[in-house]
Amino acid sequence: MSLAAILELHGARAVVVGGGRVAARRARTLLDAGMDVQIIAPSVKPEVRGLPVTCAERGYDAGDLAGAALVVAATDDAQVNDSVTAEARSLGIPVNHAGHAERGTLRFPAVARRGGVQVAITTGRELPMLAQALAELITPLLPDAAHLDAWTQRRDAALTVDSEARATALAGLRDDIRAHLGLPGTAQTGSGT
Ligand SMILES: C[C@@]1(CC(=O)O)c2cc3[nH]c(cc4nc(cc5[nH]c(cc(n2)[C@H]1CCC(=O)O)[C@@](C)(CC(=O)O)[C@@H]5CCC(=O)O)C(CC(=O)O)=C4CCC(=O)O)c(CCC(=O)O)c3CC(=O)O
Ligand SMILES: NC(=O)C1=CN([C@@H]2O[C@H](COP(=O)(O)OP(=O)(O)OC[C@H]3O[C@@H](n4cnc5c(N)ncnc54)[C@H](O)[C@@H]3O)[C@@H](O)[C@H]2O)C=CC1
Repeated sequence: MSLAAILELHGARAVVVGGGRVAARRARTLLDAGMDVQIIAPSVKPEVRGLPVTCAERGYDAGDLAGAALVVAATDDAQVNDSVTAEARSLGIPVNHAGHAERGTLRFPAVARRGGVQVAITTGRELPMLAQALAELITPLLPDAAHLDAWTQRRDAALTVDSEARATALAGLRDDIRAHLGLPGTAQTGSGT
């Protein structure tokens, strides 16, 4: 099993080595997460040029990863991707290897998103079309922002009252959320009553 985790990296530096199609896709994902993205590649494709990134238009050199919080090795040269991955690993920086995900320490999932909820999907192998199809299937199941706001307000309110009233309010909220999603309530389960 891999560790499923969500990283908060707003404002942190990401280094993407490579300036092609895959580098552009990864750079967009990292920019969406609020990262400061640097591209290093001798030849930068048009899809990278339009992005708000800094570009060093040259080949990768050892030492380029200093200060990075995350690294992507996305060149079309497997040996360069291996060297970038080795340097990142030696520095303890999470790294995605575009050609052989298993050589790196970070995989990119497909993501279903709505109202701030994100469901990240990995197949545990290389089946991006399955991951994307599952994300498409899951997206309509996610609640909208209005429901999320209302539930958050109810939870915040419940946390301000005494423990007995809180337990009742939270149990009611739990069941309302479950009912909204088409799931059975929890009031009866496990209690035997
Ligand atoms: C291992 C992994 C990478 C990793 O995590 O390191 C990987 C590997 C490979 N992808 C390949 C091809 C394509 N991948 C996409 C798109 C996405 N690929 C993504 C994830 C992953 N892809 C990880 C596994 C996820 C899993 O299975 O759990 C998504 C979900 C997330 C993201 O990329 O951010 C993103 C959808 C974003 C969205 O939803 O918008 C498209 C474009 C498209 O389909 O439109 C193409 C075809 C065009 C092209 O070439 O670009 C190939 C080449 C062989 C093949 O075609 O299969 C390899 C294998 C290799 O490289 O050897
Ligand atoms: N994970 C994924 O979703 C996918 C991964 N791949 C893998 O990613 C690799 C890259 O694919 P594309 O972006 O389509 O390639 P591409 O040909 O569009 O771009 C390759 C980029 O690597 C750069 N580059 C080459 N040598 C370099 C060096 N020494 N230092 C820095 N940059 C260097 C080039 O200048 C170019 O910008 C493929 O070879 C394949 O292994 C391919 C398809 C999908």
